[in-house]
Amino acid sequence: MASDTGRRRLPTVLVLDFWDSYTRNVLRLVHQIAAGMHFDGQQEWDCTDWQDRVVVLNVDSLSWESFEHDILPYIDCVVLGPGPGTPHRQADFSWPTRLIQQVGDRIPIFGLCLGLQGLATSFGGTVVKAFAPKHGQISQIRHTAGSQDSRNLFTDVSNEFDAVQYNSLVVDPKSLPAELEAIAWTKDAKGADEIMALRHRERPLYGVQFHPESISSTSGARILSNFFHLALDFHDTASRSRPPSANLPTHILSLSTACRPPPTPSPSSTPSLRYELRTERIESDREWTPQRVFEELVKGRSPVGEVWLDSARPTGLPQYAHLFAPQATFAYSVASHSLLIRDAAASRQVQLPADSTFYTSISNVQQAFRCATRDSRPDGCPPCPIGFVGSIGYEMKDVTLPLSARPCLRINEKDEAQPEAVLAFADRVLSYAYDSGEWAASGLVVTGQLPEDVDDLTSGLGTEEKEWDMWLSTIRQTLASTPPRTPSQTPAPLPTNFTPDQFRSNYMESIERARQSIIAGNAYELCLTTQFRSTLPADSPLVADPYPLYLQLRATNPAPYSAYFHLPSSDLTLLSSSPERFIRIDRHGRADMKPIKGTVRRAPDDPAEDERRKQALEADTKERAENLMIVDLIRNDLLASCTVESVEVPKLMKVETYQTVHQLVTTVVGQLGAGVAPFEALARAFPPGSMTGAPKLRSLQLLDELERHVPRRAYSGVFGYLAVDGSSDWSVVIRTLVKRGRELTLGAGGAITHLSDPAKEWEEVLTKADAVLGRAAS
Ligand SMILES: C=C(O[C@@H]1C=C(C(=O)O)C=C[C@H]1O)C(=O)O
Ligand SMILES: NC(=O)CC[C@H](N)C(=O)O
Repeated sequence: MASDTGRRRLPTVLVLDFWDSYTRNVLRLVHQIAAGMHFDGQQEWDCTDWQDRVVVLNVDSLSWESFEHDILPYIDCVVLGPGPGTPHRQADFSWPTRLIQQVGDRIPIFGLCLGLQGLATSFGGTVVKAFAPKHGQISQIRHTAGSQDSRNLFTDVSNEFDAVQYNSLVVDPKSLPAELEAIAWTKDAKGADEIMALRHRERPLYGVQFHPESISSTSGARILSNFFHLALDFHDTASRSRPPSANLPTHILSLSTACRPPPTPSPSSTPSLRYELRTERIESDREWTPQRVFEELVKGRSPVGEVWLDSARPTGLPQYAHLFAPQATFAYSVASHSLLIRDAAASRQVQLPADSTFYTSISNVQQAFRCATRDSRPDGCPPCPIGFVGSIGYEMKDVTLPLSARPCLRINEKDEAQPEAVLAFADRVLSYAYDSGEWAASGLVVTGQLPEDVDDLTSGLGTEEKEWDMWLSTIRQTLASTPPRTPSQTPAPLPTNFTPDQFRSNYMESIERARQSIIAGNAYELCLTTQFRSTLPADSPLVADPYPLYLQLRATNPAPYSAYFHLPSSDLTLLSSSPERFIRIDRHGRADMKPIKGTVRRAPDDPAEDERRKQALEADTKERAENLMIVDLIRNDLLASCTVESVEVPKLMKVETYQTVHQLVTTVVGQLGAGVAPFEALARAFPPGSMTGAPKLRSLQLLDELERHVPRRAYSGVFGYLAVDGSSDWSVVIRTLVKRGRELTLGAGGAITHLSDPAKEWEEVLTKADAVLGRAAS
């Protein structure tokens, strides 16, 4: 089976995903193998077309019969992925028991975590609760390879190596069937051995209890490479003249849940240019602050609304303030699958076609704009949110992960008056660069004739030449003048009478239930949340104009994603002081995500104590485990949209300091694959993993119960922009007041693991709520 180079051709591999949030990370190991990274840069495989030799499929996308007939003939081996639950439960492990029992003598299988447990149960072994769950923890693994002459799963892996575990359950050693042999172990907390790897004594079946694909595991690529060798050794022995297998056929590759190159390049037609993106520098006296300009030129100017994407912390991210009065709003309701589009003059309801989603529809509009727009802005000009800006609520998970929706809610009970996503369209934006103090005006100017059959969703968008000129001259005049003497508007104190949906004792009970779910193996981490609510007095001027509340918030809790999003026509206001980036994608498809996990309150009056808390956070095992679980999940999410080789973690768990809290932050980057639109990438990663826990789908289902079916709405979703030029920047909606009518809500929560101390978790919720409400440490 060696190729001309003398190296073996990489086997064809099926990676089966059990709705886990780590499965696609196996592709990173294959990439490391392909790049020779695991062996001092020496290439030991012929990895030509390796991307056409590996496919990731979800277990529920296949039946046993379709697997046996349509897939099995083409593959050399199977990686059985990790997953929530237990292989004793058919709903969790599904048909792969048959795979192991019926064809395990013909096809090499490598089980990861749940996959290893499934190997054991398929031969009559028992999976039980571990002495203590280990999630996101690094364990020292010992193995037996040294005592064996022939190739083994651990050949060339040092005997004690570090690997990450995400399991609550283990194979009971007493139940280990005679066919299976334990080949690696770690110690549990009381010093007893736990089985960390197994192999079948005769068949080509192997498994590991740890996660070789985790960013913090060592030797992962080496172990997978060893399995590939073992798989080919098996086939070589079974059939000496077996030729190298062909690449996987397109009909299998096209089912992959990982990002793949598009099958055929899309035809390049020359679109007719109907719009122009323009940016003009505006000379100005430096006394014009974003607040002043907002109040003078944006606030109260349009019945549709007013938006201020603020960077209330100039040294943070992003470093621009953007101000605009939206031209129109797009409110999407899951129940009616329609968009309510409003502009200053009218509103209309657009039913979306059954074969499209909110995400594909908005994405298509963005792509259509991009094709029809001449970008005449100078090179290197800052990103500007000309396009869609708004809030995609947490319940939009029902669209991206339909299995997370409660069936009864899908049809009847959704509140149509509260759309799940609300986007404003910005056709003209004023931007302020904090570092240079410069102002710029940008616009989407209509330069060509719109065709008669103009798409319903784009009609009326963009600025006519005349309007653009008038707007520019108003801005120029205003910014050339001295700002008014009258003081800017003043902050109003935030209400103090917020009531939590769950009080301390109920919340602590929910935490305990979350811990029990984790201990039972159903999740690794759950981001449990609750909401605090306050009702403004009917006669309060803040009901119609909550702007003074925002001024207070930006003063007490400035944050990189601070924003004021006020859409009176849609009865929605977001007052955000979010520190967390969900995803930013530039015009060239470079994406970065910055999940936060790990939060401690600062000690504002005691610098030494403040520093101590910062260092304690960086070193805290529990917080690092929480962060790691989300980092691995985010890598997996990005691999749905990005090329395998591009997904990297340039910064792992660095402390960032905000006004009231220290946070542990990681950066994960990637490059969108050809043909993946930015909004599609957002959808594939939605909802943000830092607000769900892992594995994502199972967490969503469990959290719905734990949070008593109370919708999170805007909280836990994302807020940001999708510009017509394809650039976008979205924050996670946390530390954000959401106003509808007279009601203000504030969500807060935190990641629960089996190590959680309920009292401390409740304190963390209060820390986060207090960060917004400006309350001193309690
Ligand atoms: C749930 C919240 O925050 C999330 C949870 C964090 C944590 O567990 O440390 C940190 C940031 C967010 O991802 C919140 O602020 O309400
Ligand atoms: N990561 C996994 O596959 C976990 C397997 C199983 N759900 C456990 O908790 O042990």
